[in-house]
Amino acid sequence: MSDPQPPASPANDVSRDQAEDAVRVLLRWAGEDPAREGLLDTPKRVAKAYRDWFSGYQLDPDEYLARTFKEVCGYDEMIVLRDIEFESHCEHHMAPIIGKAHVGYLPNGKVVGISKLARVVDAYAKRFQVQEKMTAQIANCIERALQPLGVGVVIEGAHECMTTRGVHKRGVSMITSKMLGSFREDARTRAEFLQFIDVGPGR
Ligand SMILES: Nc1nc2c(ncn2[C@@H]2O[C@H](COP(=O)(O)OP(=O)(O)OP(=O)(O)O)[C@@H](O)[C@H]2O)c(=O)[nH]1
Ligand SMILES: [Zn+2]
Repeated sequence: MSDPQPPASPANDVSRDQAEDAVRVLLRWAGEDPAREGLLDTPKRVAKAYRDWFSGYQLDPDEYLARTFKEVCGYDEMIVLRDIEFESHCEHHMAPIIGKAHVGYLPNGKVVGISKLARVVDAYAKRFQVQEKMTAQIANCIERALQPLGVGVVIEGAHECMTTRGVHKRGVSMITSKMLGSFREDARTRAEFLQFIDVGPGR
């Protein structure tokens, strides 16, 4: 099942000045004086940081997978990229989610350059996210582009909305997975993938 593609660049009628004004309002809401010398350039810096943290809205993940290689010496075994570090933000609190993604697929005649899988992870991570949604988006994107025999995506994320505020639980990892095709239907394929990525703090 493929999810509707979010637009590469959502309609955005907010000016840079308006964004900086919004930061000043939040500074005041926090109890600060935005006119204080140390904070004068902060709205500008935050607007610039947003362009970095949320650069995913300007990226089209499908484009990264458009260039495929048909012949890689007849390779038809599982390909896995594990420990892809990512930085994202939760859409509920706008707080960081820091973690690792593990991506695998069983090719069906088409493979991609491995860096492209990490680029797909980043293109979805650098948006406001829910971890379950991001996991499914990455898997669906790979399935759409490569039509492989199967895809597996496992994400481990630490949510700062749970560590620095709210319930204040440190060291908690959220683990999500999305398995498609043979990764979902064939227990041996799934087991091979899980063995390759060996998720968990013990490894
Ligand atoms: N399932 C899921 N939940 C998330 C994710 N990121 C944050 N959350 C949770 O979203 C929930 C939002 O709950 P609310 O009760 O609306 O917000 P809140 O009052 O700030 O909740 P607390 O965090 O418990 O203080 C919280 O339980 C968060 O832990 C995510 O990626 N997936
Ligand atoms: Zn949150």
